[in-house]
Amino acid sequence: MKRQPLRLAILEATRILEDAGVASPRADAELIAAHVLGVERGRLPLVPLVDPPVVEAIRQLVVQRAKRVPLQHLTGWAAIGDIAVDVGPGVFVPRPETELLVEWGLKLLKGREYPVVVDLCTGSGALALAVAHARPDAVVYAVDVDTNALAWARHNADARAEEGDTPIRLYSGDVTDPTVFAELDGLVDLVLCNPPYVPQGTSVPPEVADHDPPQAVFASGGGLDIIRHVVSAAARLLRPGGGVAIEHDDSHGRAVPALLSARRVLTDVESHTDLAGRPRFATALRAISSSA
Ligand SMILES: C[S@@+](CC[C@H](N)C(=O)[O-])C[C@H]1O[C@@H](n2cnc3c(N)ncnc32)[C@H](O)[C@@H]1O
Repeated sequence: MKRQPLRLAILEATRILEDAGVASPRADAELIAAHVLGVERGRLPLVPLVDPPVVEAIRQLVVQRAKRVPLQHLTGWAAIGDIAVDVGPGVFVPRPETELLVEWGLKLLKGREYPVVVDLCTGSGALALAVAHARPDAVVYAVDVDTNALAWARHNADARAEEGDTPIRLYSGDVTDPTVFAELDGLVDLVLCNPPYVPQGTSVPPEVADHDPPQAVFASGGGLDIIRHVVSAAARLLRPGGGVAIEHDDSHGRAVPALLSARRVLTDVESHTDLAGRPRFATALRAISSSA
């Protein structure tokens, strides 16, 4: 069996993915090759030649990716902050831009000991687990309404706990329920939420349309209905000086800050952009003054 240059296998994979309309063909080809070889992407140049079974394994995954199966369903994991969570059919794949909420939240928590953190709409558990990893002293609560998502979150939470992270407290619940986490009212330092927010009827790429659960992606009310409830929950849950970060559609760069500003107890409302410069999440703090 003749060994082949990995470079050529990656070039062929890139061409196939480009023809299939994949957004980042070269990156995906390299990530697939790295996954098959069990190395980090940056170390691929150290692997000049590969055996034919490796080339075949890469090709098979490339065929799947060309059918627009998400890369993370093929590799089985997605990165969030300093950890990875397992993902697959039945759960939303965490996106790189959502890390920005974690970064904002961790900055807010600096200097606070034993903070209480709530992840509303947790999906795979990504945000909750990334915070629990970075802040072992935090008490992290997470909730989702979907049993499939919760099964993935439970699996990921168990895996992170086995790695030594502080276990998170995972619940089945509906964020539109005005009593969700009512026992934490006024006690929470940080609320993070990446809710379903894409306006119904919006056209989305096949990776999303065919593989992300619809209830994780789309929301009624032009995409704002769940967010309205999350704003109410945050206003109720946060302790004075606590903060909330809510991810939103890039068309909601004004609407979500306006929803936050409409709450008397929330101040310092800010709009934040993602890595591509699009409005992506909004934050607010719970007023410290008792007269607010
Ligand atoms: C966009 S996904 C985000 C998942 C995860 N936070 C992330 O960033 O990867 C939205 C999640 O919200 C959940 N969800 C939708 N409606 C909900 C509701 N009313 N109450 C609680 N969770 C809900 C979905 O099941 C899905 O897991």
